[in-house]
Amino acid sequence: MRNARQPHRTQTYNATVIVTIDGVAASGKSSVASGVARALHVPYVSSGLLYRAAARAALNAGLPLTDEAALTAHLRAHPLRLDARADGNRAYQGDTDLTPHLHTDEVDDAVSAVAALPGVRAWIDDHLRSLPAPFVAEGRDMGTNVFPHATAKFYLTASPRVRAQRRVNERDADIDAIETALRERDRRDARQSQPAPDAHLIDTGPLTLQGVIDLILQRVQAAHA
Ligand SMILES: Nc1ncnc2c1ncn2[C@@H]1O[C@H](COP(=O)(O)OP(=O)(O)OP(=O)(O)O)[C@@H](O)[C@H]1O
Ligand SMILES: Nc1ccn([C@@H]2O[C@H](COP(=O)(O)O)[C@@H](O)[C@H]2O)c(=O)n1
Repeated sequence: MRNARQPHRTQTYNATVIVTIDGVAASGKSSVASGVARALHVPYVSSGLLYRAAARAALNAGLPLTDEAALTAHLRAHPLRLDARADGNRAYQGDTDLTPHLHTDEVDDAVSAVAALPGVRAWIDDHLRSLPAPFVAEGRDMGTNVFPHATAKFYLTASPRVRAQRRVNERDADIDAIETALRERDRRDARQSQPAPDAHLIDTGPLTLQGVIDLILQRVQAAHA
């Protein structure tokens, strides 16, 4: 058992520790998960990057985004691979690094349709569960479906307007268009985006990025006290 006076940064986490951070689009999952993972000296796993890679692969192959049989066959024949590190994730298909092409409006528009396919979700879930713990996993259903026995679970929220304000600096689009797109993605993702009953809900609107990270680290430490 950890000495309660030992700060988290020297804490060594056993191989079973998984922290999940779920939330809606642009709620801060990737930035928060990366900061928490760095502080805990463990990798962070971006499930969203795998779904984006699946959508990119479908677009590249010219496959219909709703053709589950074709998409799952394509993933089996040309598997994706997530390289999960504390400083960031990269998604590969074979030797091709898809990462630079995954945060685009085209992928944003395509990914929810691909993510709605049970066969694609099952393929990605299997890949995620094959990754060696400990890690911080972020997405929509990490704490509900993929890692229901996670050590600590968090669910991030913020208003669509706040999330659009945060995203406007990253995309060449006006804030109203970004907010509309976020609301639409929230609607399309609703099925897999419900918080786990045992997740800590965090409204990130009033908090800085570091404030959210610190709050999560305090709660992870408490779970190990
Ligand atoms: N609490 C916060 N306060 C201010 N800015 C934040 C906060 N959390 C995240 N951000 C910023 O908001 C932007 C979106 O964050 P991030 O990309 O981590 O969200 P996300 O939930 O992973 O998005 P997506 O679901 O689209 O992948 C980033 O520029 C990030 O630095
Ligand atoms: N666990 C997850 C993660 C993501 N998705 C789908 O992927 C899209 C992109 O995710 P980001 O975290 O990069 O925004 C997201 O909009 C979902 O459609 C998912 O279904 N489950």
